[in-house]
Amino acid sequence: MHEPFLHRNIRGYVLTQWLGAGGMGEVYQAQHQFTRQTAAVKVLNRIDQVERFRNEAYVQSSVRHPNIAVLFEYAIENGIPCIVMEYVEGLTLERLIKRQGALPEQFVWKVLEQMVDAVAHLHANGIFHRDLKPANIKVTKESVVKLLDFGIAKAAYTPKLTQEGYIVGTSFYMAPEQFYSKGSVLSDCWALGVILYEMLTGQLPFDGRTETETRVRIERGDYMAPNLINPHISKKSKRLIEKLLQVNPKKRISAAALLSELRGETATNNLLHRLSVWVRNVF
Ligand SMILES: Nc1ncnc2c1ncn2[C@@H]1O[C@H](COP(=O)(O)OP(=O)(O)OP(=O)(O)O)[C@@H](O)[C@H]1O
Repeated sequence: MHEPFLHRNIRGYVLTQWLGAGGMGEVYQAQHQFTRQTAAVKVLNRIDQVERFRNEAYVQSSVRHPNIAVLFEYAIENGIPCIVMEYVEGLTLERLIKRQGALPEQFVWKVLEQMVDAVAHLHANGIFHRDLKPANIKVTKESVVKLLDFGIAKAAYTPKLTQEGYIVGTSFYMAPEQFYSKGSVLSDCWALGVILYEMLTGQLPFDGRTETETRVRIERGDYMAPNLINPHISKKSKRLIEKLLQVNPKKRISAAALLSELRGETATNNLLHRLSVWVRNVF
Protein backbone atom coordinates (compact mmCIF):
# COMPACT_ATOMS: atom_id res chain seq x y z
CA MET A 1 0.00 0.00 0.00
CA HIS A 2 1.29 3.45 -0.92
CA GLU A 3 1.01 5.79 2.07
CA PRO A 4 3.10 8.80 1.07
CA PHE A 5 2.12 11.09 3.96
CA LEU A 6 2.33 8.66 6.86
CA HIS A 7 4.26 10.10 9.88
CA ARG A 8 4.35 13.59 8.36
CA ASN A 9 3.45 16.58 10.48
CA ILE A 10 0.74 18.84 9.08
CA ARG A 11 0.09 21.94 11.21
CA GLY A 12 1.12 20.04 14.34
CA TYR A 13 -0.93 16.94 13.47
CA VAL A 14 1.21 13.81 13.05
CA LEU A 15 -0.35 11.39 10.55
CA THR A 16 -0.40 8.05 12.35
CA GLN A 17 -2.56 5.75 10.24
CA TRP A 18 -3.80 5.53 6.66
CA LEU A 19 -7.60 5.27 6.63
CA GLY A 20 -8.37 5.11 2.95
CA ALA A 21 -8.37 6.92 -0.36
CA GLY A 22 -11.30 8.60 -2.05
CA GLY A 23 -11.87 10.32 -5.37
CA MET A 24 -9.68 13.30 -4.46
CA GLY A 25 -7.19 12.25 -1.85
CA GLU A 26 -5.88 10.11 0.94
CA VAL A 27 -7.33 10.21 4.43
CA TYR A 28 -5.19 9.61 7.54
CA GLN A 29 -5.84 9.45 11.24
CA ALA A 30 -3.67 11.98 13.04
CA GLN A 31 -2.80 13.20 16.50
CA HIS A 32 -1.75 16.68 17.50
CA GLN A 33 1.81 16.63 18.79
CA PHE A 34 1.04 18.85 21.83
CA THR A 35 -2.69 18.66 22.57
CA ARG A 36 -3.00 14.94 21.62
CA GLN A 37 -6.27 15.82 19.88
CA THR A 38 -7.20 13.16 17.32
CA ALA A 39 -8.12 14.33 13.83
CA ALA A 40 -8.64 13.03 10.32
CA VAL A 41 -6.47 14.66 7.67
CA LYS A 42 -7.49 14.52 4.03
CA VAL A 43 -4.58 15.22 1.67
CA LEU A 44 -5.38 16.17 -1.92
CA ASN A 45 -3.58 13.91 -4.38
CA ARG A 46 -5.25 15.06 -7.58
CA ILE A 47 -4.23 18.58 -8.40
CA ASP A 48 -6.98 18.81 -11.07
CA GLN A 49 -9.49 18.49 -8.20
CA VAL A 50 -8.28 21.51 -6.23
CA GLU A 51 -11.49 23.55 -6.85
CA ARG A 52 -13.62 20.65 -5.65
CA PHE A 53 -11.40 20.17 -2.60
CA ARG A 54 -11.70 23.85 -1.70
CA ASN A 55 -15.44 23.61 -2.16
CA GLU A 56 -15.55 20.67 0.24
CA ALA A 57 -13.67 22.69 2.85
CA TYR A 58 -15.85 25.74 2.26
CA VAL A 59 -19.11 23.83 2.65
CA GLN A 60 -17.93 21.81 5.64
CA SER A 61 -16.64 24.89 7.46
CA SER A 62 -19.82 26.85 6.85
CA VAL A 63 -22.01 24.45 8.84
CA ARG A 64 -22.09 23.54 12.52
CA HIS A 65 -24.21 20.56 13.40
CA PRO A 66 -23.79 17.64 15.82
CA ASN A 67 -24.28 15.15 12.95
CA ILE A 68 -21.76 16.73 10.57
CA ALA A 69 -18.00 16.16 10.99
CA VAL A 70 -16.38 19.47 12.06
CA LEU A 71 -13.69 20.99 9.89
CA PHE A 72 -10.74 22.22 12.00
CA GLU A 73 -8.69 23.85 9.28
CA TYR A 74 -7.72 24.05 5.64
CA ALA A 75 -3.95 23.99 5.31
CA ILE A 76 -1.45 24.14 2.45
CA GLU A 77 1.60 21.98 3.25
CA ASN A 78 4.46 22.23 0.77
CA GLY A 79 1.95 23.36 -1.82
CA ILE A 80 -0.45 20.48 -1.12
CA PRO A 81 -3.94 21.36 0.12
CA CYS A 82 -5.11 19.42 3.21
CA ILE A 83 -8.31 19.38 5.24
CA VAL A 84 -7.94 18.76 8.98
CA MET A 85 -11.24 17.62 10.48
CA GLU A 86 -12.88 15.83 13.37
CA TYR A 87 -11.96 12.14 13.44
CA VAL A 88 -15.12 10.04 13.50
CA GLU A 89 -14.66 6.56 14.90
CA GLY A 90 -17.07 3.75 14.12
CA LEU A 91 -18.29 2.16 10.89
CA THR A 92 -19.66 3.59 7.70
CA LEU A 93 -23.29 2.72 7.12
CA GLU A 94 -22.09 0.90 3.99
CA ARG A 95 -19.91 -1.49 6.05
CA LEU A 96 -22.66 -1.92 8.62
CA ILE A 97 -25.23 -2.95 5.98
CA LYS A 98 -22.70 -5.22 4.21
CA ARG A 99 -21.91 -6.90 7.51
CA GLN A 100 -25.43 -7.16 8.97
CA GLY A 101 -27.84 -7.01 6.02
CA ALA A 102 -31.15 -5.46 7.11
CA LEU A 103 -30.75 -3.46 10.33
CA PRO A 104 -33.19 -3.50 13.30
CA GLU A 105 -35.98 -0.98 12.71
CA GLN A 106 -35.52 0.88 16.03
CA PHE A 107 -31.85 1.44 15.16
CA VAL A 108 -32.80 2.51 11.61
CA TRP A 109 -35.14 5.15 13.05
CA LYS A 110 -32.42 6.48 15.31
CA VAL A 111 -30.00 6.74 12.39
CA LEU A 112 -32.61 8.20 10.05
CA GLU A 113 -33.64 10.97 12.45
CA GLN A 114 -30.04 12.15 12.83
CA MET A 115 -29.40 11.97 9.08
CA VAL A 116 -32.55 13.95 8.35
CA ASP A 117 -31.66 16.49 11.06
CA ALA A 118 -28.26 17.07 9.40
CA VAL A 119 -29.74 17.23 5.89
CA ALA A 120 -32.53 19.63 6.97
CA HIS A 121 -29.82 21.84 8.50
CA LEU A 122 -27.85 21.81 5.21
CA HIS A 123 -30.99 22.68 3.24
CA ALA A 124 -31.93 25.48 5.63
CA ASN A 125 -28.48 26.92 4.91
CA GLY A 126 -28.89 26.68 1.15
CA ILE A 127 -26.64 23.62 0.76
CA PHE A 128 -27.54 20.70 -1.51
CA HIS A 129 -25.34 17.69 -0.59
CA ARG A 130 -25.73 15.82 -3.93
CA ASP A 131 -23.90 12.67 -2.84
CA LEU A 132 -25.68 11.15 0.15
CA LYS A 133 -24.86 7.44 0.32
CA PRO A 134 -24.03 4.92 3.07
CA ALA A 135 -20.27 5.23 2.35
CA ASN A 136 -20.42 8.92 3.33
CA ILE A 137 -22.21 8.32 6.63
CA LYS A 138 -20.49 7.05 9.74
CA VAL A 139 -22.17 5.59 12.82
CA THR A 140 -20.35 5.44 16.15
CA LYS A 141 -20.68 2.75 18.82
CA GLU A 142 -23.09 5.07 20.65
CA SER A 143 -25.28 5.20 17.49
CA VAL A 144 -24.28 8.79 16.73
CA VAL A 145 -24.42 9.59 13.01
CA LYS A 146 -21.96 11.88 11.20
CA LEU A 147 -22.03 13.01 7.58
CA LEU A 148 -18.51 13.00 6.21
CA ASP A 149 -18.07 13.90 2.59
CA PHE A 150 -18.94 17.26 1.03
CA GLY A 151 -16.81 16.94 -2.12
CA ILE A 152 -19.62 17.75 -4.56
CA ALA A 153 -22.02 19.61 -2.29
CA LYS A 154 -23.47 22.75 -3.79
CA ALA A 155 -23.68 25.98 -1.83
CA ALA A 156 -24.51 29.47 -3.10
CA TYR A 157 -20.83 30.24 -3.80
CA THR A 158 -19.85 26.88 -5.22
CA PRO A 159 -18.04 27.36 -8.53
CA LYS A 160 -19.31 25.43 -11.53
CA LEU A 161 -17.47 22.17 -10.87
CA THR A 162 -18.91 19.85 -13.43
CA GLN A 163 -19.00 20.03 -17.17
CA GLU A 164 -22.37 20.45 -18.84
CA GLY A 165 -24.19 17.12 -18.94
CA TYR A 166 -21.79 15.42 -16.52
CA ILE A 167 -23.74 13.42 -13.97
CA VAL A 168 -22.95 14.20 -10.36
CA GLY A 169 -23.48 11.63 -7.61
CA THR A 170 -23.57 7.85 -7.36
CA SER A 171 -26.25 6.49 -9.68
CA PHE A 172 -27.91 4.03 -7.24
CA TYR A 173 -28.75 6.99 -5.00
CA MET A 174 -29.53 9.52 -7.73
CA ALA A 175 -32.98 11.04 -8.05
CA PRO A 176 -34.71 10.84 -11.48
CA GLU A 177 -34.38 14.59 -12.10
CA GLN A 178 -30.59 14.48 -11.56
CA PHE A 179 -30.20 12.57 -14.84
CA TYR A 180 -31.47 15.76 -16.52
CA SER A 181 -29.30 18.16 -14.47
CA LYS A 182 -32.45 19.31 -12.64
CA GLY A 183 -31.30 18.29 -9.18
CA SER A 184 -32.35 20.29 -6.12
CA VAL A 185 -32.33 19.84 -2.35
CA LEU A 186 -35.27 17.47 -2.86
CA SER A 187 -32.90 15.10 -4.69
CA ASP A 188 -31.15 14.64 -1.31
CA CYS A 189 -34.54 13.51 0.06
CA TRP A 190 -34.75 10.85 -2.68
CA ALA A 191 -31.26 9.61 -1.63
CA LEU A 192 -32.52 9.45 1.98
CA GLY A 193 -35.36 7.23 0.72
CA VAL A 194 -32.90 4.89 -1.02
CA ILE A 195 -30.75 4.73 2.14
CA LEU A 196 -33.81 4.08 4.34
CA TYR A 197 -34.90 1.23 2.02
CA GLU A 198 -31.37 -0.22 2.07
CA MET A 199 -31.13 -0.06 5.87
CA LEU A 200 -34.49 -1.84 6.28
CA THR A 201 -34.05 -4.53 3.62
CA GLY A 202 -30.27 -4.87 3.13
CA GLN A 203 -30.91 -4.33 -0.61
CA LEU A 204 -30.91 -1.41 -3.03
CA PRO A 205 -34.33 -0.42 -4.38
CA PHE A 206 -32.95 0.35 -7.86
CA ASP A 207 -30.26 -2.09 -8.87
CA GLY A 208 -30.26 -3.02 -12.55
CA ARG A 209 -27.82 -5.36 -14.28
CA THR A 210 -26.55 -2.35 -16.23
CA GLU A 211 -26.29 1.38 -15.59
CA THR A 212 -29.12 1.93 -18.14
CA GLU A 213 -31.42 -0.58 -16.45
CA THR A 214 -30.82 1.09 -13.07
CA ARG A 215 -31.59 4.47 -14.60
CA VAL A 216 -34.83 3.25 -16.21
CA ARG A 217 -35.99 1.79 -12.89
CA ILE A 218 -35.18 5.05 -11.09
CA GLU A 219 -37.05 7.12 -13.66
CA ARG A 220 -40.12 4.88 -13.32
CA GLY A 221 -39.84 4.70 -9.54
CA ASP A 222 -39.96 0.94 -10.06
CA TYR A 223 -38.89 -0.82 -6.85
CA MET A 224 -39.99 -3.96 -5.02
CA ALA A 225 -42.23 -3.26 -2.02
CA PRO A 226 -39.79 -3.35 0.96
CA ASN A 227 -42.11 -5.58 3.04
CA LEU A 228 -41.80 -8.31 0.37
CA ILE A 229 -38.10 -8.48 1.26
CA ASN A 230 -38.48 -7.89 4.98
CA PRO A 231 -42.01 -8.70 6.25
CA HIS A 232 -41.24 -7.13 9.66
CA ILE A 233 -41.12 -3.60 8.25
CA SER A 234 -43.77 -1.38 9.84
CA LYS A 235 -46.43 0.43 7.81
CA LYS A 236 -44.96 3.73 8.99
CA SER A 237 -41.53 2.93 7.49
CA LYS A 238 -43.14 1.76 4.26
CA ARG A 239 -45.12 5.02 4.03
CA LEU A 240 -41.98 7.08 4.64
CA ILE A 241 -40.17 5.28 1.83
CA GLU A 242 -43.12 6.06 -0.46
CA LYS A 243 -43.04 9.74 0.52
CA LEU A 244 -39.30 9.96 -0.20
CA LEU A 245 -39.20 7.88 -3.39
CA GLN A 246 -41.67 10.05 -5.32
CA VAL A 247 -40.53 10.41 -8.93
CA ASN A 248 -42.01 13.91 -9.11
CA PRO A 249 -39.89 16.08 -6.77
CA LYS A 250 -42.87 18.37 -6.15
CA LYS A 251 -44.67 15.45 -4.51
CA ARG A 252 -41.62 14.40 -2.45
CA ILE A 253 -41.46 15.16 1.28
CA SER A 254 -38.88 17.79 2.29
CA ALA A 255 -36.23 17.14 4.93
CA ALA A 256 -37.83 19.66 7.33
CA ALA A 257 -41.29 18.07 6.99
CA LEU A 258 -39.81 14.59 7.38
CA LEU A 259 -37.98 15.66 10.53
CA SER A 260 -41.24 16.94 12.02
CA GLU A 261 -42.94 13.68 11.11
CA LEU A 262 -40.19 11.59 12.66
CA ARG A 263 -40.42 13.58 15.85
CA GLY A 264 -44.20 13.27 15.82
CA GLU A 265 -44.55 17.01 15.59
CA THR A 266 -47.38 18.95 14.05
CA ALA A 267 -47.52 21.32 11.09
CA THR A 268 -47.31 24.17 13.62
CA ASN A 269 -43.88 23.03 14.65
CA ASN A 270 -42.90 22.87 11.01
CA LEU A 271 -43.88 26.51 10.74
CA LEU A 272 -41.85 27.26 13.88
CA HIS A 273 -38.85 25.56 12.28
CA ARG A 274 -39.21 27.76 9.19
CA LEU A 275 -39.52 30.79 11.46
CA SER A 276 -36.33 29.88 13.34
CA VAL A 277 -34.49 29.54 9.99
CA TRP A 278 -35.79 32.97 9.02
CA VAL A 279 -34.65 34.47 12.35
CA ARG A 280 -31.20 32.89 11.91
CA ASN A 281 -30.93 34.44 8.46
CA VAL A 282 -31.88 37.89 9.81
CA PHE A 283 -28.89 37.74 12.16
N1 LIG B 1 -13.49 12.50 9.38
C1 LIG B 1 -13.23 11.20 9.20
N2 LIG B 1 -13.07 10.39 10.27
C2 LIG B 1 -12.81 9.07 10.10
N3 LIG B 1 -12.69 8.47 8.89
C3 LIG B 1 -12.82 9.24 7.79
C4 LIG B 1 -13.10 10.63 7.88
N4 LIG B 1 -13.20 11.14 6.61
C5 LIG B 1 -13.00 10.11 5.79
N5 LIG B 1 -12.77 8.96 6.47
C6 LIG B 1 -12.51 7.62 5.91
O1 LIG B 1 -11.44 7.72 4.99
C7 LIG B 1 -11.68 6.93 3.82
C8 LIG B 1 -11.56 7.79 2.57
O2 LIG B 1 -12.54 8.81 2.64
P1 LIG B 1 -12.95 9.76 1.44
O3 LIG B 1 -14.06 10.61 1.89
O4 LIG B 1 -11.76 10.42 0.85
O5 LIG B 1 -13.32 8.74 0.36
P2 LIG B 1 -14.61 8.00 -0.10
O6 LIG B 1 -15.82 8.48 0.63
O7 LIG B 1 -14.26 6.55 -0.03
O8 LIG B 1 -14.64 8.41 -1.63
P3 LIG B 1 -15.16 9.70 -2.40
O9 LIG B 1 -14.55 10.93 -1.78
O10 LIG B 1 -14.65 9.46 -3.76
O11 LIG B 1 -16.67 9.66 -2.26
C9 LIG B 1 -13.06 6.31 4.00
O12 LIG B 1 -12.88 5.01 4.51
C10 LIG B 1 -13.71 7.18 5.05
O13 LIG B 1 -14.65 6.46 5.84
